Amino acid sequence: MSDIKFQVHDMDIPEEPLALSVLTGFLGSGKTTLLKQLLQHPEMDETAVIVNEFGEIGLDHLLVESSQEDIVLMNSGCLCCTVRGDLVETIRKLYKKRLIKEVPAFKRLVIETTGLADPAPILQTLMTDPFLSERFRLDGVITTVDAVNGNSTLDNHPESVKQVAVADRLLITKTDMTEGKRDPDLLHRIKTLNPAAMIQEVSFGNVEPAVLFNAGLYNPETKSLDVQKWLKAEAFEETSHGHDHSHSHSHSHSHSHGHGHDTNHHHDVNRHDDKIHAFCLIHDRPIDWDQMNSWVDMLITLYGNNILRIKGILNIEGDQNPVVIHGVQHVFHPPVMLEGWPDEDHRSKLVFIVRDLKRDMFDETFRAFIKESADLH
Ligand SMILES: Nc1nc2c(ncn2[C@@H]2O[C@H](COP(=O)(O)OP(=O)(O)OP(=O)(O)O)[C@@H](O)[C@H]2O)c(=O)[nH]1
Repeated sequence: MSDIKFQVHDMDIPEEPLALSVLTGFLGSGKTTLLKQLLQHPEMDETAVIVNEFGEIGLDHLLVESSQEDIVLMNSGCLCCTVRGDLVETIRKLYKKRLIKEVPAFKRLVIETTGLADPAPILQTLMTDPFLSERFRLDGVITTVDAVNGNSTLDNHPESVKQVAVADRLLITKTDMTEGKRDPDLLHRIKTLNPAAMIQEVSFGNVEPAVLFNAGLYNPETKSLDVQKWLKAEAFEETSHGHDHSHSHSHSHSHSHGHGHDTNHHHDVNRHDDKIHAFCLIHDRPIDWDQMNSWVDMLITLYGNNILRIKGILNIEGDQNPVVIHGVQHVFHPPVMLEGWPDEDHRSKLVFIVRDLKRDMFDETFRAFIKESADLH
């Protein structure tokens, strides 16, 4: 065992888990430009950033108070750190340095992925690592999409489609370059891939940090769980009937089909985003917890690789208060029991973003696993 050099009273132990945001987006889509701009804001002064290749980040003019190994402290107060090898190891090391006050007590960590990264395994790792999942809470995924090249990138690179699909915040970058001739398909396309993410246009990374952060279930300002803002089930209800042509109409529902129907949509079956479906399942009656667990277990065992995100609020039989669930691929956060329902709508709602899976399979297996489920919408 290593020497214990520090006593507990020498340590700065955070009172609550630190916010963690993942910044992703295809090669050249403007992640570094955004980061560079963001780090100029005073609100970012308790932020640590981990980037893949530090050499790329042109932060020189913001630099440098001190530099130790691969960690750089900028005079704005932010920390920048390179990943040399394992991401989890880098985060652990940074956290430990914070603990023993070798680096300032940052409250937020932003990880910039490489442009080619598939973000789902990264999220999965961050959620499953026992050390990290206790000490950090995943605040959200920020994805940059290039206003000029975005469409062709989505056509040609499946990982860029995934980057859009798992985002909580989507930034359409380089809008200064479109000269008023915006590609009308791009916005529609990313909204269809990910109906709930907030979308904002930016040029040269010019955006307020507040727009990008606090995207998670926990709202640090109110110190409460803001499930409606996080789930945004209504966004899925609006779009899912419009674009999911595989959707079976065998069960009745009362939603309007008038809005969101997809007249502009490309019908090239080879498009990667045609493989991605976003939809919301709604169930009117309380659900048996064990049956729900078996259904989710079955889904993640058989189809985990293709389940990019599940979020849900559940009305569980025998519980007055709702339970919130959140999963990425094979991994689920521990369910959270809320202190009450956010409004008078006490139906269970589950939103899914999936790849190569049909909504019908979810409808049918839900019926098979959950008794009395004829009123699934
Ligand atoms: N005109 C214009 N150029 C931009 C904008 N954002 C980024 N760029 C340029 O686009 C190029 C790529 O931007 P980066 O910020 O390096 O993109 P990145 O996503 O970090 O790229 P990788 O690290 O290669 O994945 C650079 O030359 C930037 O100067 C913008 O809003 N407008």
